[in-house]
Amino acid sequence: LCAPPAEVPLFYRGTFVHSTPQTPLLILEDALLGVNTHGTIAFIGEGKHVKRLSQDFKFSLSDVKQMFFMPGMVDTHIHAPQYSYAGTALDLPLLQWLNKYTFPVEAHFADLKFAQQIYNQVVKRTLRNGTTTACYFATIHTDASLLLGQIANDLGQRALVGKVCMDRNDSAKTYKETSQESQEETLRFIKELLEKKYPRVSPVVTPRFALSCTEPLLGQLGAIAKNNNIHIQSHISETVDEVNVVKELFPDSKSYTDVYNKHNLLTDKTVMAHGCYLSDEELTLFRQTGASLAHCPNSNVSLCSGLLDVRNVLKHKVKIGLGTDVAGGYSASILDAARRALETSKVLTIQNPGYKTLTFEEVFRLATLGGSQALSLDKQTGNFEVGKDFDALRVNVAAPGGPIDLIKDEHPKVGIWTLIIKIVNSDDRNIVEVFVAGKKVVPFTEKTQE
Ligand SMILES: Nc1nc2[nH]cnc2c(=O)[nH]1
Ligand SMILES: [Zn+2]
Repeated sequence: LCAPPAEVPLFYRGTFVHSTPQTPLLILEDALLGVNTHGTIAFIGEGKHVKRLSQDFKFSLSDVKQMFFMPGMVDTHIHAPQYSYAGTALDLPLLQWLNKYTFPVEAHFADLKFAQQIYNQVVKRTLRNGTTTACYFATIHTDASLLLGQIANDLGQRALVGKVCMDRNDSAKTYKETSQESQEETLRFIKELLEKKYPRVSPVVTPRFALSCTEPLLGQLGAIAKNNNIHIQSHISETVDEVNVVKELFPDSKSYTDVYNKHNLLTDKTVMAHGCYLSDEELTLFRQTGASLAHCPNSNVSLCSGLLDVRNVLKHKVKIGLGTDVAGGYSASILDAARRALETSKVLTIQNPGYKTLTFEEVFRLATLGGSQALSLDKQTGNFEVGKDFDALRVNVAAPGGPIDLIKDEHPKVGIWTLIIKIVNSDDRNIVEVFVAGKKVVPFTEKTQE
């Protein structure tokens, strides 16, 4: 490790914790991290170099006994409009839940004032919860979806935003679009969002799921994504009932995965939520196309959908991150998703004692680097590699009024380890600062406050 370059304007000093493709959890004790004026990481080295620099530069030496920096977390799958009823209405299985609760609520987002209020709240809440990157489903309404993009940009969150497409909608009484509207409005959405030139907010082609889309629309959306080289998101194999309906609707397709693949919807910029019931053959197709999975364990249990075998997904070398899937999942926190991912893995171990349970370290990586890989944003974010944007959380394990007590007199090595693992018990009170591309976005400023 060499001395830090003199021209770097801003340094942070303290304990840094992150993941690499090789190592699920790396702890850098007393490290120094330099951020350049564009918000990218210019340097990471040893904290002691600080003394050797004559120039006066800013750094914050966090109290290593109770604080550390970690990468910002990535929510690979969240429905922004459903934040309006998160924590309620979890008494029905998926397909009935969509008809009874979800579609009527999403229909309200034709009202831009309502959309503005809810979208402000969801972006602020997820930022406070440490989500520096979010991959959002909006609704079928183009203007409200554009508003979500604007709000994410204004509040400083990195985001993928999708106008939802669903031209097969007999069960939705008040929430409908025609095939032509779906296609034309997707094109308008992409064009108008790209014209805004937001630095960290991009459009994502969003067929709701195979059940909601006709084959011609799926084909058109695949072509639109290809022509514009943009991201794709949808749902796959979330419940047994859903998989059975897909078999009926698409009798010529070999599998659910084949339905999407036939329409060019599986690319290395595709993220599919759930995948609880994918076969090994389907996972191989994910691997071959570069498509990824969003593991949403809170939702999978809350809607009694299923249990994803993450170990098997990793074995197939399919990219995977965590998603909250609000409001199927009742929590808008990736820390919650991490806890639930551990829990689901332990349930699988209870069912099959030979099962290799996910470790804390592996789940930490899913919440950060894994999510960035799943969204093909790992050149920009996900860990503290030089050249990436500084997307980071300053965590104070013993934050005043927080949910955790630090137990004194631990062995020093065990101490730093327990400190970090305590994040499993923490919440937004422990996330004292949030940075996206070097800019502090939490606590909110006066401008972002109201
Ligand atoms: N969990 C979940 N699954 C879906 N499948 C299609 N739409 C949805 C949705 O809004 N939530
Ligand atoms: Zn979802």
